[in-house]
Amino acid sequence: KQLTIMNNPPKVLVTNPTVPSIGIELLTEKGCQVIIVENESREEILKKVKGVDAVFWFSHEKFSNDILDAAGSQLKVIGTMSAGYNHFNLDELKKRGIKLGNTPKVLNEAVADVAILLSLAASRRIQEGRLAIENNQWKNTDAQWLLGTDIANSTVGIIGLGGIGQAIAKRLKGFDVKQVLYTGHKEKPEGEELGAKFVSLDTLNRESDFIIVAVPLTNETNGMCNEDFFSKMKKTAVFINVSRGQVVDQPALIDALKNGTIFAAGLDVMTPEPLPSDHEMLKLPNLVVLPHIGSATKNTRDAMSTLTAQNILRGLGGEEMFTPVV
Ligand SMILES: O=C(O)[C@H](O)CO
Repeated sequence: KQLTIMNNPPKVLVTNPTVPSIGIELLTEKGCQVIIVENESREEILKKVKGVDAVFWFSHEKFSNDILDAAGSQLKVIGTMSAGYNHFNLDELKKRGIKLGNTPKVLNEAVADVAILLSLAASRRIQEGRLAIENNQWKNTDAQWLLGTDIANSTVGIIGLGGIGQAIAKRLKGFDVKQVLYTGHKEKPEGEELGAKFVSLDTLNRESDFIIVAVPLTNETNGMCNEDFFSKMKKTAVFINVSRGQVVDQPALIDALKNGTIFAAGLDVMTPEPLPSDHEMLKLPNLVVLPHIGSATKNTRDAMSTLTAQNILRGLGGEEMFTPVV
């Protein structure tokens, strides 16, 4: 259905000045008037959103109703430069007839790389080793010092075999793992192609040497990795999260790491983000933390910016977005 554009040229608000220029240039080339939020403040967004036809969103902040109200009823298109869309209220967007597009697929490889990076870093005790150097505790005459666990011949369990989960499974082939397990709503043909075995969460939990979480944040996955979850893992197992911090009951993970319920963990996502520099998680020797850099490569962020702009242009033109959410 053709959308009625109120403004000519259509106005697009870009909520962050650091968005790669390739997407912004595409919008301008195609005749949009781009308005950029310079300091990312809520006040500036609320002020500048008034009267725009589309919003290009790059922020982990909630996209709340006050932004929709401030924009006005002509706002019909939103592109979020992220694969995750848990910061949107989809029912509200549907009610107001607003289309939302996200950027899945283009970041699968980059995020999968970080999942592997964290798996190796946590199992090989990178954080503990680094701290030992800094504290003059390098025990190079101790043959038992800093012994890690092997990824070769291990069982790796992937929770969520979507695009990112599949890219992780593909990479694992290069590490000579014994077996890849996965769980999710249903068995997937891609699982068979990748040689991954569909199992229940409980089986995955008990049998895996590495557990990698790659699910979107939903009501169902919120707090899924809790005390019960960690208690079922092997004591020697490694836990990795590249999805959203809220999927993990973080105090339960901290306890599991402190008590030796599990061997180690690696997180690209956590609560809150940014993590305060004095947070207790940064003091745990068996935890590797990254500042949510899963999709942070030059090529990936350029691709995300381009896809967001393309979705917005298609939305403004009344066409189906390349990667629509609603
Ligand atoms: O959802 C995503 O795209 C990543 O977490 C980066 O925001």
